[in-house]
Amino acid sequence: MSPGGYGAAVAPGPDAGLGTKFSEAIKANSRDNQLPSQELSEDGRKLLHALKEAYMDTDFQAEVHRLRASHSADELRFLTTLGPLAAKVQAPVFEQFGLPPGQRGVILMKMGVRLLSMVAPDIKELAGDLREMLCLPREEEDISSTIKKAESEFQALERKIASAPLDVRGPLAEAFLLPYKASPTEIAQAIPGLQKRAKELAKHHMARGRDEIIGEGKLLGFDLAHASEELLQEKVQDLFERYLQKMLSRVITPLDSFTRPAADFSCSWAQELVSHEVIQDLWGSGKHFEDLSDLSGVAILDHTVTAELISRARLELAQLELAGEVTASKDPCNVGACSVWLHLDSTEERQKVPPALRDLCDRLLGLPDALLSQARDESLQAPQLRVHPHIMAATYRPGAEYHCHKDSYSGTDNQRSVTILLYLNDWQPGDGGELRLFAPAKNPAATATALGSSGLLKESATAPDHERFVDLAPLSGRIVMFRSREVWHAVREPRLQRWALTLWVMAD
Ligand SMILES: O=C(O)CCC(=O)C(=O)O
Ligand SMILES: [Fe+2]
Repeated sequence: MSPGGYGAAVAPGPDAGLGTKFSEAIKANSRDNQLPSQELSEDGRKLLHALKEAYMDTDFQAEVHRLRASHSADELRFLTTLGPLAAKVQAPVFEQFGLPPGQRGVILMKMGVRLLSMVAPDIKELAGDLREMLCLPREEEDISSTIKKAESEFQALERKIASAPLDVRGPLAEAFLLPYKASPTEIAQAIPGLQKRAKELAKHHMARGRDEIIGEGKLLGFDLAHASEELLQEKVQDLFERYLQKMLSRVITPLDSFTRPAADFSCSWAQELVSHEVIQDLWGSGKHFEDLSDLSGVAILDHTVTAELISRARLELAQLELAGEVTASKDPCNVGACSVWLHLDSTEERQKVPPALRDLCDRLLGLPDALLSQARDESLQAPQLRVHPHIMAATYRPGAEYHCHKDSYSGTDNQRSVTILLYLNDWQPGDGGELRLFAPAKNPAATATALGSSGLLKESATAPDHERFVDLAPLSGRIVMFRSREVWHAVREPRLQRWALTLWVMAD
């Protein structure tokens, strides 16, 4: 132990009453510019060393780092939760050195340190070390600039919310229990409570019982059938948190900022493919499935590309897989599926996509414009499609499947409007991996608690009818298009590896 005995229990002793000494030194400095004494510097040094030792506690350090990581984007939240946590560790040290407890002690210490730094630069360094141990920048920002930063972040959020159309921000407001027409300020004020709201929603759903939560087309898959209550609560909460986050980013990310007009991707192959039947099946009165006449919004096209082009694309996909570029899905709803995103925005990005796949992607990217022009020719009301030129290549092996879901829940979580799939498999009966399309439930209120009918989206709640479905084989060259916000679907487990390309076409 060093001569000063820092860290030891020294009360009462030379270090007691630092609060009073700091106050007096601060007064003397502001009254007649008097600098603090060497003796006071020594006392301050001892205080900071004692705090350093206290902050080194491994549990405390772990907790501080956990807080920092979980509030990485929310400075204010981090600071307000850090305060009480640090206070616990500071309390015995403050008491030992005769500083007042809590926030008063912190302020006095900070003022004292600022004063002492004028005569002893090592004190400034020491204070910097301490701030680093609290995951704070070494130099303290003055409080008014922290407040200003928080205010301007709030105003930016408010502005973004205000520029979203009412039918986009209304559902977000309702998800936070505000009226549909709540003001952007009210919505912005509710956002910091996102985690709490997710917790409430999770509790509400948990109260309905496990059977309402776990199962085909429900919130969680069968793999969690035997999970503990705590784990289930955690998973459901996580699901709602992600869902609310998605809703928020949907509101604050204008569609135009990351998509391009469909016409930019026009291609003759697609124009030839999209017929009267296709457009009627997707958006009009066409019913593709005779025995499931209430399953609408689905169009199917077969033999759209040559087997040769598809086999080249499959080889390229196998190479991407070998190179480790095809990674596992993080979504608990499609366990085991793996995918790679093919980005086709810039010339640079396009060059990175292997040629056969690029050819297929360009064809798919031409479909939205073809759909729009056909709809125009038939004077059919169609959504204002926009293209985000990113295509997902996904593969399912035995053991992988995708539970019943919709690709967008009424457009509140993302802007997907039409899902376009192209299958790349030499499929034989018995190979599995079918795309299962469900008819809508006749009485939605009585059926599943899947996210779309969770109460978050009451105005457009639909549910799948698990008894009435059609299975589509993922045949080589088959294109399936469907309305992302309406069609409930699932991928059945395959017996052989199965590949598909997916383009999600966006609209507000
Ligand atoms: O690959 C399929 O058939 C459909 C996959 C799917 O539903 C999805 O990725 O959302
Ligand atoms: Fe899907």
